[in-house]
Amino acid sequence: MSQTQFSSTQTPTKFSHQLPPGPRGYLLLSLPKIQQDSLGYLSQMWQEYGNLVRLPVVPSYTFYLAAHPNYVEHMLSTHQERYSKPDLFNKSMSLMVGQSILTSEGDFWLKHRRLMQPAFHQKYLENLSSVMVSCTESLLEEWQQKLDNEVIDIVPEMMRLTLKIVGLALFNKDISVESSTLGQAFREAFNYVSYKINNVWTEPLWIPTSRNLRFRQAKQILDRAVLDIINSRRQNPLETHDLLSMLLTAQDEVTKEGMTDKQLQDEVITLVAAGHETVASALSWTWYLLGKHPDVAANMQDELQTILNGSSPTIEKLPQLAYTRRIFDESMRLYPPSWGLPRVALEDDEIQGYFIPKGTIINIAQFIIHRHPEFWENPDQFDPDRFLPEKVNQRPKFTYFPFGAGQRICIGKSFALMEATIIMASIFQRFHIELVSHQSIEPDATFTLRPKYGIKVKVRKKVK
Ligand code: HEM
Repeated sequence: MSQTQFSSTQTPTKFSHQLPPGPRGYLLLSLPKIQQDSLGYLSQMWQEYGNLVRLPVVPSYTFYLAAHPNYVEHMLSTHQERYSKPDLFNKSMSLMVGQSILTSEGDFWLKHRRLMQPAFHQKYLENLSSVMVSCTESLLEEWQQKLDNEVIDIVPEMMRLTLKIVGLALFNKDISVESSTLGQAFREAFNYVSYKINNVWTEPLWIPTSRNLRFRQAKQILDRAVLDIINSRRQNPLETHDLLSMLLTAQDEVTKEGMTDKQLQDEVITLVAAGHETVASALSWTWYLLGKHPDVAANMQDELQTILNGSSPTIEKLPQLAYTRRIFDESMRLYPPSWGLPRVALEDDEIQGYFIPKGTIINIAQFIIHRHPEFWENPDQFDPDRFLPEKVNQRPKFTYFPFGAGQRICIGKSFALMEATIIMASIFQRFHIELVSHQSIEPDATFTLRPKYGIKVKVRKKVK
């Protein structure tokens, strides 16, 4: 699958009109089968046709698969103004989160990105590290009381933990407890949006199916509860350093305008949605990989012993947990939570001699690029040392992009990396996480790349 010369900086004056290769005929009738195993299908297409594949669904709807770092650079960085997120993504997602930084484009997006960026600055995030440590420690207390030596599914445990952290970090409320109606509403709404994104044809929301009714009720609860939090915070500003307090006072540098309550509501819901399932999926895969690779787990244990020696991770110590961090990086290479980034071409374009007509939907296939044999030796092998600085410097920049790239790069990247390192270090110092043998582990490409049947582990307290 060799690549011909590619220049991403040239602006094409005349398009070649040569379409990329791909299967003959339309995919319409095969869609249900493809949706059952989209990763398998896309990987097969890439193997058969190469790094850019044309997949016509119906005459007016064509889909491209892009699986090379040069395409990432072109679409997400050097020519990002020619691409946006497609309607299918923005509309489905906005059913839950409204018009927000995640689902908007153009001036609205830029204004909100500028308003929100300071809240994610390292110096403010550092205040949140103690929340992350104490949430993880209270989970471990629970494990010790109720689950020591028990077999559990680690995926919902990680979801619960990251939901708790994001709720406390954002607005100082624990929404992870079973009794939290807000937490339940989030889960309901989230499942609905995943269903919408993963199915091209679904019943419109106005039809009163039980799925639609459940979603509408959940959305009402979400909106009401988040608005109540905003109102009460406006009336009694707290001396807290949570993200909401930053967003409430954020002002545009030029116009001095802030966000309306409705906009704040949408952004808060967005941050909970974007900020917990991603981290939880990545951590779940990390426990799986550590369970499969005792040698790596032993190295991690040594690092934690040397740097932390049983104490809780602190913000000052995090940079020294370099091996732990490399494990997380490598885990997101093999199992990237955002497995394929969706884009639509806003104008006719050309990449590597291939024509991309305006309106084409493109899946930038992170999960294929992260294992592309041109850039990764033994790509399926788990090896955290691929992320030693000298090795990272040898690879082209866009071979690894778990947080996206360009102007839409994840705003929560530093939050997520800090959170993951703290959780990994805190859990691993106190508990053995042993994989249960003979279980079927399969990635499921829904909203994030989740383990389809969960990951069963036995949690066992470490003896000091
Ligand atoms: C391991 C964890 C995470 C991963 C892998 C991840 C991945 C991503 C990716 C790939 C994008 C870009 C999507 C695109 O360009 O189509 C993105 C955007 C975004 N992420 Fe994350 N994310 C993570 C954690 C978080 C956290 C913790 C938060 C917030 C607390 C967050 C909030 C957002 C938001 C608001 C956007 C939209 C940014 C914009 O369009 O300007 N993410 N994320």
